[in-house]
Amino acid sequence: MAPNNAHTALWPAPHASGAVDATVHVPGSKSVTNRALVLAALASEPGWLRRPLRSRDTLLMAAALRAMGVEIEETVSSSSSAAGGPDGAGEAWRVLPTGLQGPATVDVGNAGTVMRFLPPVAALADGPIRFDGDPRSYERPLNGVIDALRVLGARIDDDGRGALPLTVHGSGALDGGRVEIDASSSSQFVSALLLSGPRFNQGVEVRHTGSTLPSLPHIRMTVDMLRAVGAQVDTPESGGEPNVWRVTPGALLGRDLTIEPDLSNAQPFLAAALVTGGRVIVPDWPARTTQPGDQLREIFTEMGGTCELTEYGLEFTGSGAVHGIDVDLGEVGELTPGIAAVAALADSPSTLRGVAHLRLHETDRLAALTKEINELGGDVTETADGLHIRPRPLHGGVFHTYDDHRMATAGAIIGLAVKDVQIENVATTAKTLPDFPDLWTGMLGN
Ligand SMILES: O=C(O)C1=C[C@@H](OP(=O)(O)O)[C@@H](O)[C@H](O)C1
Ligand SMILES: C=C(OP(=O)(O)O)C(=O)O
Repeated sequence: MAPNNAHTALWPAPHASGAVDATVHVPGSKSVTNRALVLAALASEPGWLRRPLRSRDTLLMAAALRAMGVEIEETVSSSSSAAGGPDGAGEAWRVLPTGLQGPATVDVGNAGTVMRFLPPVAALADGPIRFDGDPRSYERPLNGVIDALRVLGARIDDDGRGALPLTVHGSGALDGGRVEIDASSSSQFVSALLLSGPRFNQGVEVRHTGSTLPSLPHIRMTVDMLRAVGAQVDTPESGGEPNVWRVTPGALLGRDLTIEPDLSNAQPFLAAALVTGGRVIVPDWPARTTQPGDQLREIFTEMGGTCELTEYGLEFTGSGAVHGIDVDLGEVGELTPGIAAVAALADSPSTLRGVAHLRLHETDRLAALTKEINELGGDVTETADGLHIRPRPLHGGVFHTYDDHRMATAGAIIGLAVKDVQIENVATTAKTLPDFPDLWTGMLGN
């Protein structure tokens, strides 16, 4: 496949000839890897990331931190506890934090974690840090981070739209303090300010003022990972005020962290078990996690499967029947494309609610899912905050992906049950799961 044809290239989505029965080693979590990189870069001593995800989003994060002076060494781990899966396990990144400095240029690609988590880090650097990215990154909301950083003492040049491109003129330190933000368009605004908060002179108090707040598990992930490196964080859940988070200033420890598998990227494989009435085992599924993908155990059980979590991992089994679901996905928005794909193959209608903010994700996911499923013969309508999906017999055709990794994996799920589905630009899965096509055909025994 010539690289300049990658966007228009069509990948024949494999059709399942029977029930799948496979063990799938799912690479590391994007959200955990990128938080771990940021926290390691802000720490006062070296740290380790073992089995990090290596995908476009995490390599962009690593490259951006390196551009600001952080050393990230590729190492082969000697720790037997980190050895295991066949996906490069045992390899690690050793992060050596240094004085952050500009001038530097950061390419955010279309990574929400990079475009939101790094401007606060840049405010702590000494020198100008320029941020740019894919065309879509100019459209994704960043105003919550930009406005808040200005209130906290940063100097930022942008074009006044509250979005990329922009330059943060770091002065080596930031006052910090109290700030109000409306994070209804992205939880990443809150996570971004909290992650760098311990390094602000006064720490940070973030008060969310909007009416809704998506992706709460991702904010819990931020808080958990901050606490694990020694930060003191007060949260609504620890007895604080609703919608207020406080981070006390202080040094961060270096951590030796083995990254969990990405449970949102496990979704298409579990969906394969569900829609084919088969069985998929995902090794190393954590017993306790803040990843939103853990909610798939409940959601896909309601849609017709059963699961068992053992010390080895998660075993998920389809019953042969796939049911519709009425569910609020506000906490787990990134699971919506995969759930919509399964819902289009179900024996009853579904209503997916609480995900209006998906219109500002990698693409407008509500519009994209509606159009692409309907073009295969489906009956999906957009609502103010989600989708109504009435299953109908589907036919083959091209499933467009709009540079959205989760559109590509959603199309692949449909292709298991519907012959002659072709996924346009399956290579877009490289954002978080470069191995997707191989893992998918491997799961099917091809
Ligand atoms: O903090 C994170 O790692 C993420 C938070 C969520 O963002 P939104 O709150 O913008 O949906 C999620 O959708 C994204 O995939 C990853
Ligand atoms: C919304 C997503 O990504 P991002 O981190 O770019 O917001 C996603 O991965 O589904």
